[in-house]
Amino acid sequence: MPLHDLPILDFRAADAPERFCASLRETGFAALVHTPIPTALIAQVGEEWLAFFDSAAKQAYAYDPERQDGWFSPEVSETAKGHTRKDLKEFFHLYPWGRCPAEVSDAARRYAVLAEALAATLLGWVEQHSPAEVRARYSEPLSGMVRGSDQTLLRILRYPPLRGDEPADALRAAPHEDINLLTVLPAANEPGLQVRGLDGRWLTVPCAADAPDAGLIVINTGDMLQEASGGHYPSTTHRVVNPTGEGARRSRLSMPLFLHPRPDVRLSERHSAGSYLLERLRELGLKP
Ligand SMILES: O=C(O)CCC(=O)C(=O)O
Ligand SMILES: [Fe+2]
Repeated sequence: MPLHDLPILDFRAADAPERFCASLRETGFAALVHTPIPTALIAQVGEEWLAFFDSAAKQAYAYDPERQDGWFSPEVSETAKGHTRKDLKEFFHLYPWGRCPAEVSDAARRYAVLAEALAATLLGWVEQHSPAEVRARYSEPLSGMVRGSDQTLLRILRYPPLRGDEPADALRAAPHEDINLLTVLPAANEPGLQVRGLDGRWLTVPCAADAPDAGLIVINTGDMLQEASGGHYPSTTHRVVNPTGEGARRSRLSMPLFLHPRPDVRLSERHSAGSYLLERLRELGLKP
């Protein structure tokens, strides 16, 4: 009996595109192994950034509210839409044009390039498996929406060990939906990620220990793809729950890449990608 609730799909299989899209349709999430992203690179990024978060050097990279790059301290963090408690996390937003700490190597940037290429391939799968009436809604091919975009970002996230004095209702990540088209998330080093299925039940998303050495990568649909597809691909609510026992003493590191279209892309009659993002960042308290 697996300890998680999602099928783990082999990226190399002939039926991977079809099964991948079916999984996105059913839960908003899909889990892939044996993608082109080297496991060793992911591990290297994890090690370097855990050390960075453990150091005082991060203080020099406080996030820029205008550009949205840099280090978001636990005090800034994020308050999920509709919630009042801040999440128990800190993170760094790495853009291709933004700041990258001198204390880490270029591994994260190399990883981001590969993750973006993977996301573009998967977006092609999503497009191929969209029924004609859904495809007709896309203002341009999905893969074209991200071409030349400078909005895609790598978020390197660290959930610190719990001290025991956290507010009772604070979570590592409160239930939320992602804003972007697709999110590429290499399986975290620790469990905790859950997604609310369409029937309302919380499902456990696999983590690295569920597929050792297979380079497990989790993908999920964001609100922009839900908007562009008229709901054909649902953007589902997910959260990161707090660990108990031994796990509470460990940090959890994860590094989602949020694939964003160019700001001028029309997602629907109501929204361009730019207007949509601005509205959502304001709701998160990250933009004045
Ligand atoms: O840390 C995780 O596993 C998920 C993070 C997440 O959902 C987010 O940052 O949007
Ligand atoms: Fe998320």
